[in-house]
Amino acid sequence: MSDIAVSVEGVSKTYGGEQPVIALANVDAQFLRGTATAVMGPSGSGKSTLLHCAAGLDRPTAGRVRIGATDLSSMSEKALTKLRRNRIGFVFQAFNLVGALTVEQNILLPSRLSGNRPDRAWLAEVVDRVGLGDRLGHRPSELSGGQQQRVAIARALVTRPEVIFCDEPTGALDTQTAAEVLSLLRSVVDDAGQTVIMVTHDPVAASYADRVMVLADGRIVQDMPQPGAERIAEQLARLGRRQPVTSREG
Ligand SMILES: Nc1ncnc2c1ncn2[C@@H]1O[C@H](COP(=O)(O)OP(=O)(O)OP(=O)(O)O)[C@@H](O)[C@H]1O
Repeated sequence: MSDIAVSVEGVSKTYGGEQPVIALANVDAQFLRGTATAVMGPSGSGKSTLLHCAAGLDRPTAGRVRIGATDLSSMSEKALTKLRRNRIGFVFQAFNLVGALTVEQNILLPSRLSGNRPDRAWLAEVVDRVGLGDRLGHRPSELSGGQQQRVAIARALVTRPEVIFCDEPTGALDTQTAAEVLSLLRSVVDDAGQTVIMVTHDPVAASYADRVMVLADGRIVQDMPQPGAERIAEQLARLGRRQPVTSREG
């Protein structure tokens, strides 16, 4: 198996309409297995678009995305759905849990949808890892925000995905709870060798990653290995100051 979990090659995304918006402009990025990458940048810089294209939720206008050796460009919608179910995990800011289901049923939902028998031993390990052993029969509304996000992480892990894509995973959490969720994601990378790609606005959240990629106007403008939160904040502030000039040039 190659060391590259996700490869984005010359990816552009233009949203149509009378005044087309170039959300991504010829982006090249490779994400190594067993690493966490934070994707940052000002609002509208293309972070979610990059995440959605890399995860096969959206199709690029040009270029190619590969998950492992699999090229997504020529896949049918049905095949893409199957690939997302079997090989990719998602964690969103809004948790996206099903309120009528228990914690255990929520965690097992992706396996049920793929028609796979749940692997009980692996479920027990995942539940143990996220610290939810005594909450399996509860409904999401009976849990705190941090606990709900841990359910979402367990749900993402249970199918043993190759990559976990996170969109603002700590956006709805207080600082302490966010730190717990980020430590959990970190341990998923360090202990289980998973690959995490996370969009975040928060320099502290990004400092948990091995690498911070910064987008501006649909392009990667910074690619920093293990910067601390201070350096990240500094670079973002610099970008904020530079922005009016960039858009004039663009
Ligand atoms: N469905 C769409 N139709 C038209 N334009 C879109 C669509 N989705 C995104 N865009 C535009 O593409 C650009 C990139 O959007 P994207 O959501 O990827 O940015 P972002 O960096 O994730 O922003 P934020 O931090 O605010 O979530 C923006 O200019 C946005 O307005």
